[in-house]
Amino acid sequence: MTKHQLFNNIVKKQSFLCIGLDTDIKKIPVHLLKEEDPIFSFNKTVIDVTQQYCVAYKPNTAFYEATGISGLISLKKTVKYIRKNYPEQFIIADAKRGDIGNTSKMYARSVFDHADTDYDAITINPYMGEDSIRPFLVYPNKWVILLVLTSNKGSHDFQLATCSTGEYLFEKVLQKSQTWATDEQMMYVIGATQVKMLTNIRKTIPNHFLLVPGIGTQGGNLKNVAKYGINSHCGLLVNSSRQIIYADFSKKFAEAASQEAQKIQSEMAKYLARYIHLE
Ligand SMILES: O=C(O)c1cc(=O)[nH]c(=O)n1[C@@H]1O[C@H](COP(=O)(O)O)[C@@H](O)[C@H]1O
Repeated sequence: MTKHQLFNNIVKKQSFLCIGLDTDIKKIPVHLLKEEDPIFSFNKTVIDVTQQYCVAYKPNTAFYEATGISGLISLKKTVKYIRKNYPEQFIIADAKRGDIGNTSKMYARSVFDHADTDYDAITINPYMGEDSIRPFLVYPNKWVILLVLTSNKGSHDFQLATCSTGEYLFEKVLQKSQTWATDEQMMYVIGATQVKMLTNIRKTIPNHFLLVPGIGTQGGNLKNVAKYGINSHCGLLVNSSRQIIYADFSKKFAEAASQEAQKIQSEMAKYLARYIHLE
């Protein structure tokens, strides 16, 4: 998917919501455990009732790898289901990869070379440098999303460490990585909890899309993310996982997930109207 297509979907749906499919077998409603593939059944239901409110889904591969081969099968079915039924959705493999070039080539094949799991993007940890990213960039219309300033406390350990030049380490990563690909192929993860940094970040990368996780359960605030992060083509995909998919643990989970997604979408529509002036 191109940047232009993504923006068109945002305008059409009046939403820049990405729903995180962090599906944990221990958290899904018990009545689903009788199903042949409970994880897929849960995802399918959540997708069907939320797809009109979002433009992207982000399955976090850890949740599927955690249950072994059966989890990988559920993941494959989930991605295939989205692609077949809701082809306009942007699908992110939240796999947080990155290794020496020769190994990254294999990681890139694992996400971008299979018709069954037709992802649009992958999250990558950039701290191993350029050769760990390059193999992902040879796929046309596929995106890399670099983890630059994450939402967790540990971001202070290295990303917010000050270099001898006076900049934060994450700022160096932002500067350097822009020479590897354009804003048509690269996005950055900036945690919603790092909103104070957004104004400066936008000075360095005014045009890039940002994937912003951390609203809801982690305490980030959508209003401020929108205020400081939106650019002329939106430039934001704001993720919410637990707040939506575990809005309720009973048989009414689908209704609750749908309501939660709708609530976020209507707030997003307000910000799109406030900050983007379409002709
Ligand atoms: O790359 C990510 O998506 C990510 C980066 C980051 O800095 N913080 C972060 O929470 N995430 C992911 O975003 C999702 C957040 O989930 P919730 O806190 O439940 O909305 C999880 O899948 C995290 O792994």
